[in-house]
Formats: sequence, C-alpha cells, structure tokens
Amino acid sequence: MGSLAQQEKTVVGWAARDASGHLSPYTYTVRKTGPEDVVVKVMYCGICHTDIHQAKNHLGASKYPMVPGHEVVGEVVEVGPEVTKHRVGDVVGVGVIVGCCRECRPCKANVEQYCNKRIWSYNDVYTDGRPTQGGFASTMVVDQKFVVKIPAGLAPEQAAPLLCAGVTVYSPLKHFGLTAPGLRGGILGLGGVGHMGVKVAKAMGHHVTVISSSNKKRAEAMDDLGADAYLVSSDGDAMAAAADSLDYIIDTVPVHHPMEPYLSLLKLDGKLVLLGVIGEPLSFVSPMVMLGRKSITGSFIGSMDETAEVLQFCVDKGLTSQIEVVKMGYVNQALERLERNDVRYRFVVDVAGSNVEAAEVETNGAAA
Ligand SMILES: NC(=O)C1=CN([C@@H]2O[C@H](COP(=O)(O)OP(=O)(O)OC[C@H]3O[C@@H](n4cnc5c(N)ncnc54)[C@H](OP(=O)(O)O)[C@@H]3O)[C@@H](O)[C@H]2O)C=CC1
Ligand SMILES: O=C/C=C/c1ccc(O)c(O)c1
Ligand SMILES: [Zn+2]
Ligand SMILES: [Zn+2]
Repeated sequence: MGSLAQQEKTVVGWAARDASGHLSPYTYTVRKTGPEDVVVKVMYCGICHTDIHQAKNHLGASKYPMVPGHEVVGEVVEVGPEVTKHRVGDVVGVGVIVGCCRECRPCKANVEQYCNKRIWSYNDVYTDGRPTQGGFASTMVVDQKFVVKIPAGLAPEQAAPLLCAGVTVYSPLKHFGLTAPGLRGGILGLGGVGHMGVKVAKAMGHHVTVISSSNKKRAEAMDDLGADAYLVSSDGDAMAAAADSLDYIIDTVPVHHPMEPYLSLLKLDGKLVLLGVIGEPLSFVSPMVMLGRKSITGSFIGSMDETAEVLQFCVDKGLTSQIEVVKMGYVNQALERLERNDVRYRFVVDVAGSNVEAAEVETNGAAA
C-alpha cells in the first residue's frame, strides 16, 4: 500500500451513456497524483452549450460514458511534489483543455488551445490512456499548467462561466485588435457566451448591439446587461437600418444560420467572429465579403494566460456573470432548458453542495 497520493481515487460524476445526453451518477477512478498534478475538489461547474453538443454527439465523435463540464471551480486538496503554481486550499479553475504537446508553434507561443495535440477536459484520452472526464464530478486531477488561480474578489460560482464563456469572448477581442474604446460591436445570440460578450465589450468601452432571434430579451439586455441597442434578426427594416454600422460581430449561435444578414451589418474591414460549434457548412456569396473587405473568422476559447487575464479583468471592472445556480439533481432539466433557450444566462451546478451519488431530482434546482 502506498500513501494516499500514490493511489487512484474513486470519483462519482454524472455521465451521459449515449446520445440521449441524459446524465446519471457514474463511478470511476482518476489517476494517481503525478508530480505536476493538482487534485481539485469541485465546488461549482458551469453548463456550456458545448456540453450539449458533446453529450448528444452533435459532432459525431462522442465517447461514453462521458462526464461533461468544463467551467470548473474548486479547491486544491492535494498537489504533486513538483507543483509550484498552486497550494492546498487555493481556489482554482479548470477549463476546456487539460493537456498539450508543449513543443509546437502554438504551444511555444502560449496559445496552447490551438495545439493539434490538445487534450480536452472530457471526451478525450489522457497521456496515460485513461479517458478524461469533466467537472460534473466530485474531483478532477489536472496538470498544474491547466489550472488557473481564481483571484480574490471573485465568488467561485461567479468565476465558473468565465473559464469558458468569458475567455471565449475576451480572446478574439484582444487577438483581433478590438479593444479600443468607441468601437461598435454586435453580439449575435444572447446566451451564456453572448451575455459575457456584452459585459466584456461594454467594459472595454464599446457601443454594443445585441442581435437576437426574438424580442424576449430586449429589456434585460438594455437594462440589466447594459447593451446600447437591440436588433431582432427577423426584423428586416431594423436590420436594414443598421447596415454598415458595426466594427465586429461575435457570433455565438449554436445552430446553422445564414451569414449574409450579419455580414451586411459590418462596416468596411468589419469582422464576423464565429464562436458557435456548427457541424454543417455555412454559406455566403463572395461579394458580401469583397465589397467591404470584410473578414469571417473564428476563435477557440482562449489561452491559459488569457484565462488568468479575463478573471482579473472581471475583478478590475467589477463584472459578474448572470447565473442560475442549481444542484446536480437538476442537471438534466438544466440541460433541457439550456437547449430550449430558457436560461438567463448560465446555469452553474453547485457540485460540492449536491449529493452527487443520489439519483436525480426532477422538480427544482434547490433539491439534491
Ligand atoms: N468557440 C469556442 O471556443 C466556444 C464555442 N462555444 C459554442 O458557442 C455556442 C454558444 O454557446 P453558449 O453561449 O453556451 O450557448 P447558449 O445556448 O447559452 O446561447 C446560444 C444563444 O444563441 C441563440 N440561438 C439562436 N438560435 C438558437 C437555437 N436554435 N437554439 C439555441 N440557441 C439559439 C440564443 O440567443 P437569442 O435568444 O438571443 O437568439 C441563445 O441564447 C455553442 O455552439 C457552443 O458550443 C462555446 C464556448 C466556447
Ligand atoms: O465550449 C468550449 C468548446 C468549444 C469547442 C469549439 C470547437 C469544437 O470543435 C469543439 O468540439 C468545442
Ligand atoms: Zn464551453
Ligand atoms: Zn502543442
């Protein structure tokens, strides 16, 4: 018998078993704590639309059992002997990526999310051959490089959505030089990622237009989130009146949608940044981009450095995410509500405050 640190740990998570995406308790083991590993007792985990894409096999590469969850905040309960970045008792975050090759150009440039050998926090295989499992679970063991400190001044449940949604909007704004005050930005799709887009862009001093599929979120967007304008994408007159007005659009729509109505909103040199994970071809005719030198581009989460930056940015600017905290027993209802666009704006599961071994509770978020 070795010490506790040398043993595999038994963990209970909530796993999908098939493409129904239904989660239920699942017991598995996590690796022995390696020299650079951090053992994280999960406190909170946000629910991202990607969790639906993965659990329901929208991209055709899902492996089961799969414990989703990649907006993970927890407490460090153990560290390997070579860990220098984190200490027992720290509150830390884990996001979408838990491994990379450390040798390729993206890794050397500290944009490890673009490493072709990236290891996803779930639905992937770790270097030891074991499946990776995410944050809807009592514990994760993660290499210290992919663990970020949650700065003082951020509540752990508030920090969770920043680890994916927050950094996913922050990274392209920085990378594409879209941080100057006075820029006019559009946020297409006001969900978990989109609402952080409004908040981050407003904090950068931008004039922000929400472009939504309905009028339902108008008052909240303007009054609560601080948006400057609100367009309903099916309102042809309003869309025409807004033509040629935006420097960029952050597109978070998670399903197939036309490009051209949104390209029309961009000014000369405007950028359409695709963030939604859509497994079908999108289309547009070339003059839509040529006549205005417009760009259609994409962006994938953000680096570990940018993750630390966006956390501090939110502390410095006093930004909070707008969340609905639920217990693990409500996770399937939460996933269903997220899929039917019925959340303002991010569910966060109170993992530590739930009995993760208990069967699900159908009624409300306050239950186990
Ligand atoms: N590129 C990256 O690194 C990342 C990508 N993603 C991806 O971004 C997309 C958005 O994620 P997230 O913000 O968590 O998702 P949400 O479901 O929280 O938000 C998506 C929003 O898109 C709009 N929408 C339009 N049509 C639909 C539809 N048919 N079904 C659902 N929503 C619709 C809704 O806004 P409205 O009511 O205003 O129309 C909705 O709130 C997903 O595809 C996700 O996988 C997420 C994180 C990182
Ligand atoms: O939510 C974070 C992950 C986003 C993501 C982006 C692209 C892609 O192909 C994925 O499988 C996930
Ligand atoms: Zn995500
Ligand atoms: Zn690499």
